[in-house]
Amino acid sequence: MAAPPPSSPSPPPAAAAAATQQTQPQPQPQTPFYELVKGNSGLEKVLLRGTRGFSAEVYLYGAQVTSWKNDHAEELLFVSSKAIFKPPKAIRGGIPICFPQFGTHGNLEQHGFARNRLWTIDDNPPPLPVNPAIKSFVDLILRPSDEDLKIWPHSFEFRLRVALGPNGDLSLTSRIRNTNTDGRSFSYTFAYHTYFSVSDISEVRVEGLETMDYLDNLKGKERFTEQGDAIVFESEIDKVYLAAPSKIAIIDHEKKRTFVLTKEGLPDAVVWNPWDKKAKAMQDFGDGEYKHMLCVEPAAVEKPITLKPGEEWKGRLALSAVPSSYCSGQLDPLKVLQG
Ligand SMILES: O=P(O)(O)OC[C@H]1O[C@H](O)[C@H](O)[C@@H](O)[C@@H]1O
Repeated sequence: MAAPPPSSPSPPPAAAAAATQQTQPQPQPQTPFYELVKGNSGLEKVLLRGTRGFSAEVYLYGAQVTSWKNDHAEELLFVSSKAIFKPPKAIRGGIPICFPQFGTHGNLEQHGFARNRLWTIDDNPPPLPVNPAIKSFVDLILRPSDEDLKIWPHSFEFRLRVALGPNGDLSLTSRIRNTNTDGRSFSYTFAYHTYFSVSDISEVRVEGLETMDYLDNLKGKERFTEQGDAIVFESEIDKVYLAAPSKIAIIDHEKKRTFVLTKEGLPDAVVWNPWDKKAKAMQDFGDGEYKHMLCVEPAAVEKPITLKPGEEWKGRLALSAVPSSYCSGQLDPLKVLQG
């Protein structure tokens, strides 16, 4: 797809229209990095189209990625068939952003408010070093409203860039800046609550978290150490792995696909599957859908991040999906994680 270099973002539609009317000869319309369309319930979403048919979708509501497809148009993220696309409910699936609080680690609503606020497109973000091969991306921004300031009394700018790489890799880069003018620092916890689509949860294993310490949310956040081999799934799981490695692999034996998740600035990794009982209790989740999803969520939970006024934090997640022929031990997980 022809596109301008990443340093010159596409003009907003109104500016582009005005330019077309005034100038002679008429400028060639730029191919934007993205397209803005109406999604479910009339909510706006951004379409990112990469080479060879790779694509992604991001709702302005929650700045939530709800689709990431490979070059065979296969959906790689899970979104529930019962997901509700209506504020104030967060969309069930894709990549919700948990900020300024993960889970119940604080006094705010579960997972904070960023996932159920309307973000806007940021057409003039501060420069961010990018791979020049990336032609399809969008920048979104969230600033607190007066109502938000009542529940979390801190001024911030949260910029999110969602980018689709030339090989179909999806990356999310968050930049959070403390813009308090009263000299106060603030602290927050954070997660990219990524829902992966899997063939069958019983066919999946996660490599990279073995021997890690974790807090078990099903046991009052008590601390344990993971034993043995890779993680497999036979019942509900809700664990916060602490100081997890920067690469984690999710191996789907049946699909012969491995997701490789690379994280920066996010020490922890949450692993969640609600299993059958909790699935039934969630109104926006199908009874049997727990079999076809797994959340692995790069996060900063155990040690909140603190920013002084003027300071900025960056947290990045990169996802790739690679074919794997793992059936009975042929794949060396270390090669996936270190290769
Ligand atoms: O239902 P939600 O608020 O979206 O939360 C869904 C899940 O998110 C995380 O993975 C937490 O660790 C779980 O405890 C929680 O149940």
